[in-house]
Amino acid sequence: MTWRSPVTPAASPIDLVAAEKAAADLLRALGQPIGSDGMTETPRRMAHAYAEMLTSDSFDFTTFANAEGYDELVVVEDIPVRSVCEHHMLPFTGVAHLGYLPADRILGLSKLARLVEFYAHRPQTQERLTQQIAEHLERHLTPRGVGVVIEAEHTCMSLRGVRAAGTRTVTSALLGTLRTDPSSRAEFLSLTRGAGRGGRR
Ligand SMILES: Nc1nc2c(ncn2[C@@H]2O[C@H](COP(=O)(O)OP(=O)(O)OP(=O)(O)O)[C@@H](O)[C@H]2O)c(=O)[nH]1
Ligand SMILES: [Zn+2]
Repeated sequence: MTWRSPVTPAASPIDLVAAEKAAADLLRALGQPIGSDGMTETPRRMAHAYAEMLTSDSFDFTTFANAEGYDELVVVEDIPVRSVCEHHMLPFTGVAHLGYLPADRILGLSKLARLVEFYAHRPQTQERLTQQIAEHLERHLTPRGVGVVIEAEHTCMSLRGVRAAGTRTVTSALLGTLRTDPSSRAEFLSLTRGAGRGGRR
């Protein structure tokens, strides 16, 4: 049996005309030559670029009966993460590793990547993004356990400010059995450790 529960964003609509005007005002205030040849279209491009990074697409959270009673970990590694830090509105990028221990239902595999996209396309902190993905899986799939690890580089920290290029921030959220049972927890963390850096491959 297939269950499809629609996941839809709750954000307010984006006003591209107002965003383009605001981008032109910002560039002007920053002393940039927006009348120059190469920059006449820049406010429009900025508005569209941010609109794209801040728009989540709706999708169906499709689950199936766990007919075979599969009871081991399901892990998808190296899901791309593209988000925007809420403090500077600068991008942070990296990878997410998602896993769960099934109970009655299993999830369409692509939905793990869609979930990351969905929660990433809004102003975020890496900690909140990690928790929101884990809580969504727990609430809508009701598995025995959930694990989420995100490794990302924040351009607000690498391109400006402290300019610590190459630093990676690692966050994790473990729920249910993956939090409470030491061997499940260790298995999930060892499966995801080194992914994304080619460390294990
Ligand atoms: N916890 C957390 N902090 C973040 C994240 N993204 C950015 N930050 C931090 O948010 C903080 C904002 O600090 P502020 O002192 O208010 O801003 P700032 O003067 O621009 O700070 P600097 O980046 O140190 O120059 C910085 O330390 C950022 O590194 C995130 O996802 N999680
Ligand atoms: Zn930032």
